[in-house]
Amino acid sequence: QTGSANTNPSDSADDEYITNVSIGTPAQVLPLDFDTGSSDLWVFSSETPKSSASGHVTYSPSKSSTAKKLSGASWSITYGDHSSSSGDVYTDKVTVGGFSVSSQAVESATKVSTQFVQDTVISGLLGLGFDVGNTVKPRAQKTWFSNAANSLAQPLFTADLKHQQTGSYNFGFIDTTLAKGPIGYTPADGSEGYWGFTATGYSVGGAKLNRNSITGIADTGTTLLLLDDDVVNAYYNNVESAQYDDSQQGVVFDCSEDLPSFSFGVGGTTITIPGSLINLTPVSDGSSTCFGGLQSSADIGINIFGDVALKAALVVFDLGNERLGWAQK
Ligand SMILES: CC(C)C[C@H](NC(=O)C[C@H](O)[C@H](CC1CCCCC1)NC(=O)CC[C@H](O)[C@H](Cc1ccccc1)NC(=O)OC(C)(C)C)C(=O)O
Repeated sequence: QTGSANTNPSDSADDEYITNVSIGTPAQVLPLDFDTGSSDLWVFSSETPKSSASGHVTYSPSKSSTAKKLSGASWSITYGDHSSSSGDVYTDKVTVGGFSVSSQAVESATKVSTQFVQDTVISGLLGLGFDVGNTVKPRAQKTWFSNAANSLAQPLFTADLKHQQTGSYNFGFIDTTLAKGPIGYTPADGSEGYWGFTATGYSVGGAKLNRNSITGIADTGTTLLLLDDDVVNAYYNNVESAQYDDSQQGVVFDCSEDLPSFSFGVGGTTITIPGSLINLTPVSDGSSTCFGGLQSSADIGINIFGDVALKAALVVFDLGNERLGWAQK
């Protein structure tokens, strides 16, 4: 068995990717942010304060004949961008891309931080990280993919995120027609809950790859490509107008700049991010100053291959073989 779900950029900056998920009986369809950087499936619900839930699609367990309260269970999560949410837990049928898990932990939000209140395009997150990262207490719950894995044709999923176009999350199979190049595989480290891996080197503007390895995570829930300062500087030294903008908290440059590509080696293959994908968005509507898709990871302490990098590739998250596959798109 397999599943295939379309995913769409949330806005003109590809800030987030939205995928519809069916929960309960009859199905309640919620737009969720699929996040390989976390391991909780949580939703805005009938238990979320009305003022916070305004503008959001919500899940009502009381309207689902298959919902069951997971008594005594609670959850609380804080993300890298300091957003947070918490609540209690139900189990219910959850269908993604036509594949159903009959008893999935659905974490219902009784509290959400301001960022989530304002982000009305999503009704929650579907974590695709490793189960060790799940925050439910007293007993951690499994992710939707972890519950699905044994019944899928293969215990893997792929992410095909695109710039301003519809992409896909496929479960249980690899559609190699989505890629232009071969899939390079490298071991994945799931010990922290993330999909950790090591790139073997990098280059700017199509030069030969150096041998400076980069260890980081493949994270569909992070918008940017966040790398060490020496890599970021090596890149922006090639961009005439690039400068750090305190108010934007990142490197900005003239939108008219012809940006160089950024390449990294992984699993014996090379992934090249075209310069166009590194021009993320004008700093404000109509501005001729643009915000960089490549920024420093210095204040995070971990390198993150977020959506800016993932958009250049078909990425295989292979749980069965504890490995990540990257193919040029
Ligand atoms: C709880 C742990 C087990 C896991 C947890 N994981 C993470 O924090 C990484 C994870 O991928 C989280 C998942 C995101 C949380 C916030 C909502 C969207 C998903 N990523 C993050 O926390 C990183 C935050 C994202 O990069 C935001 C997302 C965003 C975009 C637009 C509007 C609002 C929010 N982008 C964002 O800020 O984009 C700009 C800079 C261009 C504005 C952790 O590391 O603590």
